[in-house]
Amino acid sequence: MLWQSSSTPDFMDNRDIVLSIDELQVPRLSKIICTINSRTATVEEIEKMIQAGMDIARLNFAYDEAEHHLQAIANIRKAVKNIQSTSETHVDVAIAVDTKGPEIRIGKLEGGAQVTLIEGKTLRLTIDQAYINKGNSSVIFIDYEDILEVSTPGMKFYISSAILTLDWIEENDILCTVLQGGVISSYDEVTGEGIFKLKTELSAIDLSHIEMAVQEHVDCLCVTHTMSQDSVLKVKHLIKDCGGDMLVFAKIQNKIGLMNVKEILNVADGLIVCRQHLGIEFPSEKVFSCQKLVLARCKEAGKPCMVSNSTLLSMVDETVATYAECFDIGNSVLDGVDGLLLAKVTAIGSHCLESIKKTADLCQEAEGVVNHKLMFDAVSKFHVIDPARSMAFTAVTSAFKTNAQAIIVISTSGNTAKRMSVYHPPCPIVAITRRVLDSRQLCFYRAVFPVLYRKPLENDWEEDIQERWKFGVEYCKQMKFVELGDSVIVVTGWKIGTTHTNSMKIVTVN
Ligand SMILES: Nc1ncnc2c1ncn2[C@@H]1O[C@H](COP(=O)(O)OP(=O)(O)OP(=O)(O)O)[C@@H](O)[C@H]1O
Ligand SMILES: CC(=O)C(=O)O
Repeated sequence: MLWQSSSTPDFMDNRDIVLSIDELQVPRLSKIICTINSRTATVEEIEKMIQAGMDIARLNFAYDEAEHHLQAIANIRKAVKNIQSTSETHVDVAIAVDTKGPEIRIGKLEGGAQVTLIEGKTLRLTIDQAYINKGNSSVIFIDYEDILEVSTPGMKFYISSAILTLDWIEENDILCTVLQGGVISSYDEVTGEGIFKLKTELSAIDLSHIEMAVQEHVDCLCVTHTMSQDSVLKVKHLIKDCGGDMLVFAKIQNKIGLMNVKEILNVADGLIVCRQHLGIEFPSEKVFSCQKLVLARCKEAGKPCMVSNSTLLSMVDETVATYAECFDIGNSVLDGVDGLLLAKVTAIGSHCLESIKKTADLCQEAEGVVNHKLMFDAVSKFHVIDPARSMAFTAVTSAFKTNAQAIIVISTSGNTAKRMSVYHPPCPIVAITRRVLDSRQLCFYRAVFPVLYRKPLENDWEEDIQERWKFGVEYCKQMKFVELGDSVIVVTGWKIGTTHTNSMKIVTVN
């Protein structure tokens, strides 16, 4: 396929939109993060999720017990191994862990069942531990002692789709009227404007979860309700102290976090926009602007931006998505987001695999029409082209100019591939690395296809480079990224180790 001609003025490519995805023959470049239900996900189900398009498996530590998460991590690893052993090409899936953070949750509901809250009825929210495991439609435990201090009559609380209004406060309890009914489940989150005032961003539970994630060699930590640079730094120090090396993504989900987004980006590896929570703190008509603002800041900083919440929610129950949901994903990709995070629809939805496939198809459709060159020009303006960036910039520029169908990076750390991803190349970046962790972490970067190279280092560096580059071309053929006669950009280093990537070739596939 001919990538965007550099003179096309339109935002969209002039591709014939009646072409099907198969006819398009373009790989999906945006990433898909799927929430795994640690309690229930089997190896077989996870394998199917990977085959449907999951790039990153997310475990939300706000739910379930440590033993379930350990089992889920083992299951994900087993599923990846099974696929790797049967697939001709390398497949990698990263694991991300989401901290509980300063979230406020209800306790367990009686019998573990769901409860329907009926509009107009009274509901008692209590901090009395006696109710921790026996919530029902009239009294529910809430795990936040300071709730009584931050609450005032008239304040609204949101639990799943139910909305409550606070009437009065009594000793250990808050008496509410159900303004909007809804079904709630055990451990659902409770939100409300100003509710986090007295909360610290990282609890003792989070710290122990982070240690566990390091021990389990998890690839990325997502910091819930990040409000400051300090909390990201604290997490990074803790990871380092525990001997780990994880990416740290900050979740932007309240006003304070949004206000501090620039400073947070100075230290975080990427951001996740949590639209549902932003919709509690802002009127709903402002939430799309919040998403675009966070995305713009990420482009400026050259870091990935993922979008989360309310994505394909109707597919939790229905087999089809609404047109508005399809527009949402398509438009997010057109805007330049790096990935989509599916939560409820993959954690407890009835059509998990269909929802992943739908997301993958929507990403591919949007990538087929987006004007990559406009995006490249816009992003390039943000960055000073220092020596480290210039190789990435040059390779992506050459991919546009030569209509290359892939960029192959022979890499030690994967950093050059990460930098290339920022420039929004129109074609896949195949990153060949020997490092297992780097290979998995590259799953978070738009357009990057990490490929683990298992052969030991040749004595001769030049020979080793050639072997790896041939291996990369073979991978591109197997993945159908290229055909005979296509151009491929190959980027390599001139000597062993990191920071030496400085050579580029344009080769023809034969
Ligand atoms: N084991 C589970 N893991 C994750 N989500 C679960 C699980 N079981 C049920 N769910 C449901 O799936 C949805 C997942 O959404 P998500 O992971 O974004 O949770 P959340 O409560 O909104 O927290 P966060 O603020 O961390 O995003 C929740 O609404 C929850 O009801
Ligand atoms: C609950 C929600 O926002 C989601 O699953 O995306």
